[in-house]
Amino acid sequence: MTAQQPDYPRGSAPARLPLHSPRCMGCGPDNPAGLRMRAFRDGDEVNADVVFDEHHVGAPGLAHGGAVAAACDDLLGFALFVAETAAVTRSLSIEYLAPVPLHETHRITARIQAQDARRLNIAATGAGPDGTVRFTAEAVFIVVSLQHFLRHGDPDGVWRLLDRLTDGNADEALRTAAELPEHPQPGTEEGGWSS
Ligand SMILES: CCCCC/C=C\C/C=C\C/C=C\C/C=C\CCCC(=O)SCCNC(=O)CCNC(=O)[C@H](O)C(C)(C)COP(=O)(O)OP(=O)(O)OC[C@H]1O[C@@H](n2cnc3c(N)ncnc32)[C@H](O)[C@@H]1OP(=O)(O)O
Repeated sequence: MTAQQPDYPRGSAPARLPLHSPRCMGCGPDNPAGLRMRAFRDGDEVNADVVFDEHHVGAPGLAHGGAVAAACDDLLGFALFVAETAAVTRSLSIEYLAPVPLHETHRITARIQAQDARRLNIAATGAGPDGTVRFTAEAVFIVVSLQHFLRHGDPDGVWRLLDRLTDGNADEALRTAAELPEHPQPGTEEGGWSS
């Protein structure tokens, strides 16, 4: 069985957020071993439902702690749409409060706690079907510019992501980014999505 996350099943009309990439382990629909999370923004919060399956086993019948951490990391990354800046995970800490059974829907909700210069503190909770919190996550993300992803990652993949985020204006966004430092200051023109 392959993880196929449900459409947004509860709550009020939140906005679906664009995926990181089609093969992203957290939110890519084209990664057969991925979590296939669909992330939504609801005010200052982001959330996604995740169902761990046979690809994510730790102890028999239970999700692997690394898979739980991956789900949290990916959703924490979606909180960057609230901060309106690009950033990467520098540290991630998970509290495993209760076992996480396979095939149950867990709602992960994340929110930015604080921002200080290039540091963003982002926290998440993961609740089982009855609303009981089974895991929590705390992370420090560090603001980077597009140059970070162009220099260290796959430039074609970055172009495709940008094209989706800018409604087909990736070339213009990348021309601008080429003139920017890799480590911009948040709150400046360089620190925002347009960088
Ligand atoms: C969400 C969509 C984004 C779309 C953006 C558009 C296009 C981008 C394209 C693709 C991206 C798509 C999706 C990605 C989004 C989410 C996926 C989930 C998240 C991840 O999966 S992401 C992968 C894992 N991640 C990494 O691959 C990072 C590897 N790493 C590095 O690349 C460097 O490590 C870096 C750049 C992080 C920093 O390096 P650096 O040299 O620039 O900075 P330095 O080390 O000096 O630290 C700077 C300041 O942070 C303070 N600081 C450091 N650590 C701290 C801590 N733990 N607590 C408190 N403060 C801390 C220092 O004290 C200093 O503070 P100060 O400036 O005040 O001195």
